Amino acid sequence: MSDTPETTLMQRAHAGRERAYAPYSRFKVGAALLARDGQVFEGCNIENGAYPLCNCAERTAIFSAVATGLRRGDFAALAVIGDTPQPISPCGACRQVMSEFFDPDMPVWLGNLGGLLQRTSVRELLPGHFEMAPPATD
Ligand SMILES: O=c1ccn([C@H]2C[C@H](O)[C@@H](CO)O2)c(=O)[nH]1
Ligand SMILES: [Zn+2]
Repeated sequence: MSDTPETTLMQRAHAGRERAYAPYSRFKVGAALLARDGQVFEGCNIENGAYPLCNCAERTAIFSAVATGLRRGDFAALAVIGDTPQPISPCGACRQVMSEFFDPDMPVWLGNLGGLLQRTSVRELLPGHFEMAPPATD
């Protein structure tokens, strides 16, 4: 891999994927969320014997960052990686969660183990996303 900001972030997503807990699907996914202050939050999917409780890598990374106090406007880029023929495509739940915290044009990098890399954004991933518009103080 060449050394660009997005490939560096994708390498962090790959590192996150190593920690996936996916004994049911055996489908490991990793994510890495770059904050504007330079922090990187790695995520992995975390499954559960009660299948609907499985949490995707993307939401693990976002929730980890939010749990440390980061909010909308604090994020710079997300990378996601999975073992898919094409760059991995986030599920609908993750697209909605991304839309809560990411600026519509923030880069979302989707990749696969073969090195394919695709740039997208919340604007492209979820047009017409649901929005409550919470008060700025929240
Ligand atoms: O973008 C995706 C797609 C799927 N998964 C997880 C959920 C589940 O644990 C497994 C199979 O769907 O992969 C993610 O983490 N991210
Ligand atoms: Zn998801």
